[in-house]
Amino acid sequence: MISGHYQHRLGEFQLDACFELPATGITALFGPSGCGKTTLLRCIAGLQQADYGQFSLGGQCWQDQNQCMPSWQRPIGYVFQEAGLFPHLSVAGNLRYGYRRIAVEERRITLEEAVEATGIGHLLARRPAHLSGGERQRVALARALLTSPRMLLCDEPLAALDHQAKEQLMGYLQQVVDEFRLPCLYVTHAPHEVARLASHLLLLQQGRVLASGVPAQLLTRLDLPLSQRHDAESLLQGVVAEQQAGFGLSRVRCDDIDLFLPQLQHRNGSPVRVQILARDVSLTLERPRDSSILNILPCQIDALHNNGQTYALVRLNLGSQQLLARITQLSAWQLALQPGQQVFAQIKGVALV
Ligand SMILES: Nc1ncnc2c1ncn2[C@@H]1O[C@H](COP(=O)(O)OP(=O)(O)OP(=O)(O)O)[C@@H](O)[C@H]1O
Repeated sequence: MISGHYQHRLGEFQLDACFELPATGITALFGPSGCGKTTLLRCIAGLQQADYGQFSLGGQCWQDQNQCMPSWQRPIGYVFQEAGLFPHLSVAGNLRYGYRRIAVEERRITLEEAVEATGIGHLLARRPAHLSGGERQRVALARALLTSPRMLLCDEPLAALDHQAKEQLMGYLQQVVDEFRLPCLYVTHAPHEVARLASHLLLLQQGRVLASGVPAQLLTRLDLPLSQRHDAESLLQGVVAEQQAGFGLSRVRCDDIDLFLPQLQHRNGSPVRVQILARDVSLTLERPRDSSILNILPCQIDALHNNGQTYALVRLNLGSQQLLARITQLSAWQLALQPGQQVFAQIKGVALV
């Protein structure tokens, strides 16, 4: 378990964040610009001296009223938006620079393991100026691993990268977290990164923790600002059940419901996470016939939220999972939608994350 509480005033801004997080997987720190994500990360790293601070990881106290471990002693690997590599050293030189500073008996991840896990073996002789942005971030990740950390802190590590490099780095980060069993706190603005990476979500607002929990549950909570966004989404857990190569489709089983997706590379039986935008879900009272939409799912209305403007949000029970639909208020009124009612969700777009 990771637990902490930080209070700190910066000008007009007051951080007062108290949290308990799992000490495994990736926890996304998510919230609007200026809500205190970076400040909280800096407090945890010991880079910001908080007015009040308490932090422990796996029962080991880093900071409380009586003690405060200096930042250089905290076993963390930090990956920032910019890689911050030494320009005059090769990639290998950059990696060795930090590695040598870790006492031999404290080294838990070898140079070879870090290079392998981040796929940078072919880049070792190059200078940072001769790397792409994504490659530089992979070197920064390897360098962070070589400090043999107990936890990774990532502050928008993908912000400066293009789409392809983002996808690639997310793959490496997930692999590193799994392989070395490193908990990771990951600051992001991007819902797609939350959907793709996070096993836990800490929502911040104006310096405070608004909610903490499993992403699939928080994303569909109608009382949280996530569901009010234009890109509100649901995440479903499924298993690849069948490849329909002739049609270029894969069938994914979510509880006892089938979803069809553009053909996946995954083997049958692989667990997958499926992302569905609320605005891509429409509702009907009868099962539509002769529709071109492939994914038409029977569900039950769990809750409705009407914000008094154009759209209504409808949370649907789909087996043990939940799906969000954003429809117009007029449609909700015309169909007389009520909690408990059986409806059919027509899903226009389904993406794998
Ligand atoms: N040195 C400072 N003096 C005064 N206010 C500061 C200082 N540093 C940060 N702040 C304020 O503290 C608040 C939190 O900043 P922080 O960078 O932690 O937010 P954030 O959620 O990471 O934002 P973003 O997503 O835009 O990076 C902001 O309102 C910011 O203006």
